[in-house]
Amino acid sequence: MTTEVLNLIGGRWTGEPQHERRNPARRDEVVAAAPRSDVSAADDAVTAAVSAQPGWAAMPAPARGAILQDAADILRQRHVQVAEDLVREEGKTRAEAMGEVRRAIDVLRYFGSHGWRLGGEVLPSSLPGTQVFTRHEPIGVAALVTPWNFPIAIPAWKAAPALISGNAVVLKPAELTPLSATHLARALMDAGLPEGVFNVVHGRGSVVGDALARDKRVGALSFTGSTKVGLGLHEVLSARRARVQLEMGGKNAYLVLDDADVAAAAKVVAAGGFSLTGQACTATSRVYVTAGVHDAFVEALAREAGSYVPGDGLAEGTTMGPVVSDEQLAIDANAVAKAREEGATVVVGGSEAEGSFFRPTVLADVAHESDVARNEVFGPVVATMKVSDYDEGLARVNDSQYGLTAGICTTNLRAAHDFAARAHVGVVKINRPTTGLDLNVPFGGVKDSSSNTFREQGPYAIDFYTWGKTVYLGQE
Ligand SMILES: NC(=O)C1=CN([C@@H]2O[C@H](COP(=O)(O)OP(=O)(O)OC[C@H]3O[C@@H](n4cnc5c(N)ncnc54)[C@H](OP(=O)(O)O)[C@@H]3O)[C@@H](O)[C@H]2O)C=CC1
Ligand SMILES: O=C(O)CCC(=O)C(=O)O
Repeated sequence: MTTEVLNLIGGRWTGEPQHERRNPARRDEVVAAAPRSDVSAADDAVTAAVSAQPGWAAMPAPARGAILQDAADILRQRHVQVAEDLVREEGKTRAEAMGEVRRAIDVLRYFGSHGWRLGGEVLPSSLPGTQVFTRHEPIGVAALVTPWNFPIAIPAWKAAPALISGNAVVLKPAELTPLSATHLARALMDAGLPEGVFNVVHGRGSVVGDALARDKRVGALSFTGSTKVGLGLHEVLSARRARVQLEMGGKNAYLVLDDADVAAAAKVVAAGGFSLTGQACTATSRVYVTAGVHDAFVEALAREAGSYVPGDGLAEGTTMGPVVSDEQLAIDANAVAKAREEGATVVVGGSEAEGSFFRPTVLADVAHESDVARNEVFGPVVATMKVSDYDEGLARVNDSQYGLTAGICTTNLRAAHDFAARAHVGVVKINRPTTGLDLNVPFGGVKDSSSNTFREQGPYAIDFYTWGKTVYLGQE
C-alpha cells in the first residue's frame, strides 16, 4: 500500500506526492510517495516558523514539555505501525525498528521532562544591591537535515531539544525515508503543537537542504549525514556566523587484546559491524587484533558473520535487513572488490549481492593503507588487521581522518583506562559494541566526524539551540 506523504507548513499538509520510495526488501512495493519540493516550499516553511516561534517561546516551558510528552504517548500508541513502516521504507529488521521507535518515544519524554528544569544560574555580583542571573534564549528557527539510517530517532533527537528550548523547527528528512518523519510530525501535531512550530519539507537535499542553509532567518542548522555534504553546509552556515552542528562519517575501530575472551570479543565486534546492516555512523568497520588471538578471533568473527539471516525485516527469522539503496549496494560491493585487489582475503561473505541483500563480510590480511582500512563503507563489511601489541593497536586506531567511536576488548583494567584516555574519538566503548547510544549522555566526534563544537543528546543538546544572556538586576 502506498502512503501519500505531504509537506507540513504552518500546520497545513501541502504539496504534491510525486517521488516514490520503494521497499528495499521488495522492490515492486511502493511504500510512500512524497513531494519533491522546490525552494519556495523551504521559504514558506521558514516564514511559518518565524511567525510561530515567539508565541511558542512565550508558552511556559512545562506546557511545551507536556506537548512533547503527549506526542511520546501518541507515538507509543502507534508504535507497531510506525515501526513496520520504518522497516518497509528503510529496511531495518522489525526488532531494530521497534528499538528505534522506542528511542524516539523516550527522547520526547526525556526532553519533555526538561520543561520543568530549564533555567539559568544566579551568580554573585561585585556591585552592591545587584543580582546577576543568566538566561538561555532560543535561537529562533532551527533547520534539521537528517539521513535515512535512523529516520525517526535522529529527527526526534534533534527536534526535541530544539522545541523544548522555545525554537521553531523546519525538518528536511532524507528522500529515502519520508514516512517515518511524517509519523513524528503527526504525533507532534496530534499532541497539540501550535501550527508553524514544526514544519517538514520533503525534497532533494541539494535543493531544500541547501535553501534552508542559505536562508538568513535560519539561526541554527543541525545535520547528520555524509562528511562531504556536512563540510559544505559548514561553509555556508559559518560564512554568516550561524550555528551549525554536524554529525558525519566514521571509520570506527576496535582493538582486541590477547587477554580478551575471544568468543565475547567476536560477538561485540559482530554486533557493532553487522547490526543495522552496517548502516550506522557508529558501526565498527576496522578491527586491530594482537598476534596471540588474531587467528582465533578472525575465525570466531567469521562464525558470527555466517550466523546472520539476511531477509525482509518483517519476515520471521530475519536478523539482517536489506541494504537501503542500489547506490549503497554498489558501494558495499565495490569496497570488497577493491579490498580483494589490494590483497585482502575475504574470509566470509563478500559475494555478489542477492537482490538488495549483502552478506556480512569479514576481511583478513588487510593492508593498513588500503582503501577499506581508511574509508567509510556504511555496509556490513569488517576489515581485520594484525598488530604486535597494545601500543601499535592504539596508534592504528588513532591513525584516521575520523574520530567518532572506538572500542577495546580487554580484561586489563590498565589498558581499558589508558584507551579511554588516549583514543582520539568522541565515544569510547569498552567491551561493548561501538553502535548503540544512551539518550542522556553526550554524543559527537572529533576530526572529520563532527563539527567539534556542540554535542548532541542529553542536556548538552540544549546548548546548541540556545544562546546565553547575562542580566544584572539592580535596585533603583
Ligand atoms: N553519519 C551518518 O549517520 C550517516 C552517514 N552517511 C554517509 O553518507 C553516505 C551517503 O548517504 P546519504 O544519505 O546520501 O548522505 P547525505 O549526506 O547525502 O544525506 C544526508 C542528508 O543531507 C541531505 N543533503 C544532501 N545533499 C545536500 C546539500 N547539498 N545540502 C543540504 N542537504 C543535503 C540529504 O538529502 P537527500 O538525500 O534526501 O537528497 C539528507 O537529508 C553514506 O554512504 C554514508 O557514508 C549517510 C547517512 C547517515
Ligand atoms: O549507534 C547509534 O545508536 C546511533 C548511530 C547514529 O547516530 C547514526 O548512524 O547516525
